[in-house]
Amino acid sequence: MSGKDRCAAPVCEVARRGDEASPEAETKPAAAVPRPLVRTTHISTTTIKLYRLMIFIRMGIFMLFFNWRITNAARMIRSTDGGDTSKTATMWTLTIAGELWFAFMWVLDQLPKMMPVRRAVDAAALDESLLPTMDVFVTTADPDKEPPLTMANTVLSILAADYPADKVTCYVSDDAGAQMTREAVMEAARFAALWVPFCRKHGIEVRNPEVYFNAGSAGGSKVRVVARGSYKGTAWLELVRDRRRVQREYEEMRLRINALQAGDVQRRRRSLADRRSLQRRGGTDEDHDGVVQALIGPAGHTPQLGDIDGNKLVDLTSVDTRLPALVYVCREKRRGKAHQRKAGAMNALLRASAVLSNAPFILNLDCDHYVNNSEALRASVCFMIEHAGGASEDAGKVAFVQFPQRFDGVDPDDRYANHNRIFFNCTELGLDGLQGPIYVGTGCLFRRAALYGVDPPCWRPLGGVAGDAAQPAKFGESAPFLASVRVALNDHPEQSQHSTSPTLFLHDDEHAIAEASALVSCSYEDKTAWGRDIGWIYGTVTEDVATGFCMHRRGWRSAYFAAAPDAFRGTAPINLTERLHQVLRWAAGSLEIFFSRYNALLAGRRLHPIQRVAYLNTTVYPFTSLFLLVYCLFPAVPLVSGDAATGMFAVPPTATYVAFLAVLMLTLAAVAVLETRWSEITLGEWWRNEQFWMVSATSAYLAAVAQVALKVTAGKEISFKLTSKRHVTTATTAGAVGKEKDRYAELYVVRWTMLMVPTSAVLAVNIASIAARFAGDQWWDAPAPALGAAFNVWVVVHLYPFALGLMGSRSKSLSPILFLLVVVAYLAVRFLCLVLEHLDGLDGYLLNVKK
Ligand SMILES: O=c1ccn([C@@H]2O[C@H](COP(=O)(O)OP(=O)(O)O[C@H]3O[C@H](CO)[C@@H](O)[C@H](O)[C@H]3O)[C@@H](O)[C@H]2O)c(=O)[nH]1
Ligand SMILES: [Mn+2]
Repeated sequence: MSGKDRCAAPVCEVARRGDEASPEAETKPAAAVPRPLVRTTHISTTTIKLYRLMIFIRMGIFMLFFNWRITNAARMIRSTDGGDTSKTATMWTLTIAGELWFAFMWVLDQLPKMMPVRRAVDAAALDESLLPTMDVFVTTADPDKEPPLTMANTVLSILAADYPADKVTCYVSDDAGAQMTREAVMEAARFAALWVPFCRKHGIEVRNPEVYFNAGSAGGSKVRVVARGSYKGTAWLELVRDRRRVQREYEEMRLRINALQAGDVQRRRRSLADRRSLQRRGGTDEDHDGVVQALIGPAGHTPQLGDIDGNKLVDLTSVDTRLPALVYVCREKRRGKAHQRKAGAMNALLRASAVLSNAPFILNLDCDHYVNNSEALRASVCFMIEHAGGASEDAGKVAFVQFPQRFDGVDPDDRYANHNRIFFNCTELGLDGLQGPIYVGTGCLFRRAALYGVDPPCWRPLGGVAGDAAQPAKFGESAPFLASVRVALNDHPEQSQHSTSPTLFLHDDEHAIAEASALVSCSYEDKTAWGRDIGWIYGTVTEDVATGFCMHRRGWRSAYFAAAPDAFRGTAPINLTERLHQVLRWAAGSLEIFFSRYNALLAGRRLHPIQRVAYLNTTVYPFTSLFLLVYCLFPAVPLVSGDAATGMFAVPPTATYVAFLAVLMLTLAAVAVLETRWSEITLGEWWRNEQFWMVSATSAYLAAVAQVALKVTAGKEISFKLTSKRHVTTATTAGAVGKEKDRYAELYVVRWTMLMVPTSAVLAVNIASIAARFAGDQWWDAPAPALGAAFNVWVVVHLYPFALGLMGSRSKSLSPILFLLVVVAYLAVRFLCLVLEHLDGLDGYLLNVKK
């Protein structure tokens, strides 16, 4: 089924990516006979050298600064007389501690970025017959927040991906146990029989039908419809005809799935009145039986050309019509029994798939993350297997290959930094140059053996067979499962032919399905090592970071590949409330890891030193909120006490201090500019990240610290609040303008949450402080008015996106409102000052009256 019979080779630039991405990178002389599958180039341009230098310079300046600051503070404290000494000492200690923390976090953040690499993959050099089998896991948990149509499209994009049909098995995990989800997967399975051959016949790109059919419409993501120029003869006309027919079929499927959803809402409304009907439906999302059902059986090994009668819609006589296998899995859940959220679902899939297909590699996708580049599966495998001796140097050591998360439907300004450019375009590239990127939950190919908690080959005792590890005490009692584990651990997919052996057990249908069902029961993991040393890790809502960490700690490495076009794409929350809750979950999960046995400081020697720094960084960053909040609320002190001399800049800044501040700011800017240069992101994107850092640090991070404090002290568990996924493309017939408006409607919805309180307070205090500086003349007598005002402005510009968020749709006509607000704030403060000024007089007046 490979590229042979495709009329056009439309989009995959995987092979060419490296050359165009880093023109300045050193080009090594062409290797001898076997073409390497993956080429790794250290980005070593002048920019990156300057960048590294600048980081060291700034670290040096920090040292000088703190040296000066501490000696200075000591002198001040000594020179303070009497009872004030302890007050002065406390103030100085707190200030310097805060500054030290900020500097420390900056260093933790920058260190892992200093040795970035880029990867280029030559998927064409891959020997077709050596392609290993692959299991794809898709998780969905709530049909309301995660539309079944989105999930169905993801499944279709996987089934249609460019990979031998007999070597892929797709598993859909339905954590809600919803009839509707199951039926939606069935609909997808039915439509796949037409969609997949259609994609193969015409080399369709993107293979997510919803995205493909809406590619031309307004605001659609940058999807390229196959260009006419690449077609010879009649194929183009045929595509147009086929496309129309397939689209009609798709529309029908879409309507059916949406009808399912509408019907379900009604059913549930009724069932609220009648509890028994709820039970008849097979339980609730927190309490239901386990189900494993093969919806599409395994494909044969020989291509099956379509026949003319078989499908009257499209002529498939020249196309292989085989489909990858598709399995619906719903693990058993019982009330009062911890289900361990996504990690629990993934582990259930890991076991069920072991007795059904037992592929050596597992691709993990969230239900909204579809395959955007049909070559993505092939490309990811290139990092894992060795190829005729000419492999990527450490293919055997790679536990997982992470792809960046890219999103559709984010507003053009990316107001809430959904794209996370710094993380995906800088940090992960840098980590790839060390021990490998951090696992971020989706778009990641795993080595099954690594998930079973064994050491990488290079750390195994000589001659030691990893297969010994398959003990019932760790893996549970199922004999067929243990047998499959032994196979997985002894198999060396990167070296031998074994890996190409297709599904192991799937042909023995009924028996295998029964066994798989037993493996997804909720008591299977009792008294085993699941979630602790095996599989996805429990005990944190960011199971991804912890799971990747466990592998790095054992000495595995990982790889990062930013394919072009993007390998996978998903949706992101563009509503402020939704986004803050997502950031809160990440921050809380990170702190959970910090306070667990997965703390990076406790890891052994196999963890790369800078990798340790990176993990430390990803697990302590929420603490920043404590310092930041104090700093940002400081301007309130003089406002409340009416005493300008108690403010943050109470001590007149010396020339040295101002000079230090200036140099620190300048070097910060220099590092930022150099960083955006080598990573090819824009300064605007960098700035968005900065802004959103302050927004989340004053809101979500703070809440995370509180949640984790409650967990550590009172054992209160942290919940996994699912992120809502919207339909990215809306196939309405409205005009382009109307569509544009609808598309980002979510952005302007204001839903108040407690998380917004501290940030609002910070914003109000700093605006008021600015206004006060203009209003009351006495404020200018404060020791450092200009510095204070600059600080206020600095805070306010950071919180600008947050202010927009609070204003909802009014933010579209913002400037007049903002102006009005400033005027109102000014008048309010002016009035307050007036009242305060005359209070003394008033007191006297009142006294006189009394007399
Ligand atoms: O009990 C649960 C909860 C979640 N999920 C699935 O987990 C995925 C991630 O949920 P989402 O709300 O989309 O999380 P994001 O905010 O997008 O999450 C990022 O960060 C999470 C960790 O906090 C990772 O689990 C995700 O994979 C990663 O995309 C979805 O497919 C869910 O269906 C389950 O299967 N069972
Ligand atoms: Mn998501």
